[in-house]
Amino acid sequence: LKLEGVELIRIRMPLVAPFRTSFGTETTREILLLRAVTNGAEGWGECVAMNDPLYSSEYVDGAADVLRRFLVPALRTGVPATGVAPALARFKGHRMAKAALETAVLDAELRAEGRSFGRELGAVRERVPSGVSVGIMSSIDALLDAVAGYLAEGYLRIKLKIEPGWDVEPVRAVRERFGDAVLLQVDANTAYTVGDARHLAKLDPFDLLLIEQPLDEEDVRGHAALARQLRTPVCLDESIVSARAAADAIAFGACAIVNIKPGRVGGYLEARRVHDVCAAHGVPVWAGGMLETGLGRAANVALAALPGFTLPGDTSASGRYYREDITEPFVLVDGHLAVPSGPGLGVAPLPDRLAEVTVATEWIAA
Ligand SMILES: CSCC[C@@H](NC(=O)CCC(=O)O)C(=O)O
Ligand SMILES: [Mg+2]
Repeated sequence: LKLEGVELIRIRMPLVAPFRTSFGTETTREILLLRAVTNGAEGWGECVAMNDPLYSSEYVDGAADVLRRFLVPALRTGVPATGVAPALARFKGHRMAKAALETAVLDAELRAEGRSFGRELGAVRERVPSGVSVGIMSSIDALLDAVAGYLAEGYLRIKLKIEPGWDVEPVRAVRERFGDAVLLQVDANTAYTVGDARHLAKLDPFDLLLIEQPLDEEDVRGHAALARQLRTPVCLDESIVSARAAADAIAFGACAIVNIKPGRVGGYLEARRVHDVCAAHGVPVWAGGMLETGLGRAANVALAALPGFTLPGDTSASGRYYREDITEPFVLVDGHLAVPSGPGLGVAPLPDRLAEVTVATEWIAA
């Protein structure tokens, strides 16, 4: 396939409710979509970078700039999807921008060949169990109401955002209200230090599936030390930026479980390599989320259907975040989402809906 160019489409999607984490509160997602135009088909990619560099170093304006000046021009010679990462390797970092571009090229290639993302990645299931991520709330009562609502919708696993001052009590309250059978885990988004080990050990009695990224993303040694002091399994998110990082973290005993986010690791092909490394070490993985629209959601659901994804992921229904998605919405059925089976991502933006949320577009010739 010859890449003719990429259209950058910036959209603005208000969230159905503020989503608060240890690093800030999201009320509206500004998202960069990529539409790759090739001589065969067009393909879609979604950049998961947030507006501000708070989850990682990437942010929307930076992703647009690196795509415009470096990444799209680097594909001028025309490469297959498997050649995108090698062609971009000389540019350091910018994994979320690279992931969006690789995804758009891969989607175009698969649509042209009539093959689905799931089939390409090695999906073994036709539906995946859905978990839900619950933000930090203004009160324990508000939290319990939110969790009750999600359980009523059928979500099979609850993840609570935590931070110092909002951790043991919310977990205790959810356990006391909803019982021991509910699959429950927490995500600190790097908010603690290894000196908090004794405090975090107070979570051990609540039989959590895992504690996600308690420490700084670069503190592999600290996570290994913490893991030796907790009964709750340590899961890493921000730290795992590649298959190599996964192998290192596992070798150092820094994690027992891995959250896989294709944008964080540079694309779905690298995400499969992270899955393969974890599977080789018997480390369970699950699909993380970055509040994607139906485009990124479709790809994440396909990835979550790989054999090593043995824990429910943050693959929620579209309605968890958006009143109206830009694609046909993903809807929970018996706590699961169906893996799209059409060519490529299997979904595409609905033109009228996309136009409603588009705030800027820019054509970049390859
Ligand atoms: C704005 S917070 C995004 C990162 C966060 N993502 C979630 O909590 C899940 C979001 C989702 O359901 O897409 C994480 O660290 O895992
Ligand atoms: Mg996380």
